[in-house]
Amino acid sequence: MNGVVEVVAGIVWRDGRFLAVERPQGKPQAGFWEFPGGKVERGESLEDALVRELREELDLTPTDMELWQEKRHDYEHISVRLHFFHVHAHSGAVVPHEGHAWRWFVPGETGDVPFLAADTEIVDELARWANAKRS
Ligand SMILES: Nc1nc2c([nH]c(=O)n2[C@@H]2O[C@H](COP(=O)(O)OP(=O)(O)OP(=O)(O)O)[C@@H](O)[C@H]2O)c(=O)[nH]1
Repeated sequence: MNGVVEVVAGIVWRDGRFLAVERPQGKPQAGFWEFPGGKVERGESLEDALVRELREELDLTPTDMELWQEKRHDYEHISVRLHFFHVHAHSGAVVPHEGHAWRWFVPGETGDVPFLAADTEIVDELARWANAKRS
């Protein structure tokens, strides 16, 4: 194991829904859903990494982003420190350059879609937060 890998993940919002993507075949944990993002490159800021990853993956450019939560997670094959951002605004429409399936989810209505282990808590938190806002 080579230490902890820094990863950015964007919770992209549109009309009260958030975007999630399915990890494509050929990647570790293929078939699990996650927030778009990826590994931070050497010398890169978190914001720059997020903008680069969202452009590469989906052709989206975040224009208003806010760091929300950071958490460490140890998988069998990798340890990651995840930096979750809320992306309140973006330009572009989704074009999945890397073969991702993608969906906009209403918080609390993700059904039995399997999210990565580190993300399930986040998905639950978004549901609680949306519930609290409604009541
Ligand atoms: N992109 C992303 N990765 C996540 C999330 N949650 C989570 O645990 N991860 C983990 O963080 C790591 C990110 O790696 P990645 O494979 O997406 O990154 P990448 O595209 O830059 O990598 P690569 O070029 O080596 O394939 C994976 O081990 C993944 O399991 C998430 O919400 N989004």
